[in-house]
Amino acid sequence: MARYTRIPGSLALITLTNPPVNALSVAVRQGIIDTMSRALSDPEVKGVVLCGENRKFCGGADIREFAGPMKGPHLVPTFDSIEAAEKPVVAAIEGVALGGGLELALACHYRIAHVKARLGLPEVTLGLLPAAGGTQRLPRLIGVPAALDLITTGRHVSAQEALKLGIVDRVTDGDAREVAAELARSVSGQASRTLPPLPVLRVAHLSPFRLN
Ligand SMILES: CCC/C=C/C(=O)SCCNC(=O)CCNC(=O)[C@H](O)C(C)(C)COP(=O)([O-])OP(=O)([O-])OC[C@H]1O[C@@H](n2cnc3c(N)ncnc32)[C@H](O)[C@@H]1OP(=O)([O-])[O-]
Repeated sequence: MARYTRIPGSLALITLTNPPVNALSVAVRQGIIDTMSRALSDPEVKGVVLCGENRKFCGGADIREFAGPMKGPHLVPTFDSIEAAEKPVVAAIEGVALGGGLELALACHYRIAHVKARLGLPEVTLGLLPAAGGTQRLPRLIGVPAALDLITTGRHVSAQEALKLGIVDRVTDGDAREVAAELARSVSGQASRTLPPLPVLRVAHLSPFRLN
């Protein structure tokens, strides 16, 4: 599920609630869609902060659901609806943002990480690809070589490394939700930030081509 709360500064706080790591179960995916729609349709709400309960942002797809066919909304349209939001959405990353959890954060317009947070795309260790936007959004954010490193090794990075790579906008040793709310307030009313296009790759003996 996802809990919806109004917080000062004309903001909505959306909290993923699926212990132990707020994985993206069918109820969480539906909860994100419902709460985002509520925030976007309320003219009093100028921005959104997205976080996970118990200071764990999100451990990714819910591996407890892997045994059966996927039900309910898929990850891709769920994340696309966040990216398309006309109000700024800021991810407050505490604990972990792994797999689909990082892909969720990448769909947000800004990312704040707690200094002890760990981020990564470990799908490869499960024989999967980060196919919920990770293979597209991460290279647009940090460039192809750095994104390929994270996607093909599945390694986790610290908040400081994520900052250096450009995955997150700011690192805090305080309450990431507070810092995210501050940022959301400061950019409310502005056009939502978009990711740069993928770089054009030039390969010897081939015409330039664009990845999309
Ligand atoms: C198109 C597809 C795109 C997306 C693909 C994906 O996201 S693929 C997924 C990508 N994500 C990953 O590969 C993340 C894999 N997980 C990890 O790396 C670690 O569990 C951790 C770093 C999240 C926490 O480490 P830690 O040493 O602090 O703790 P711990 O390890 O002891 O686990 C604690 C409890 O959490 C549970 N649980 C954990 N993850 C999930 C989950 N996704 N779901 C459900 N449950 C999960 C775990 O079973 C355990 O439950 P128990 O036994 O208490 O009932």
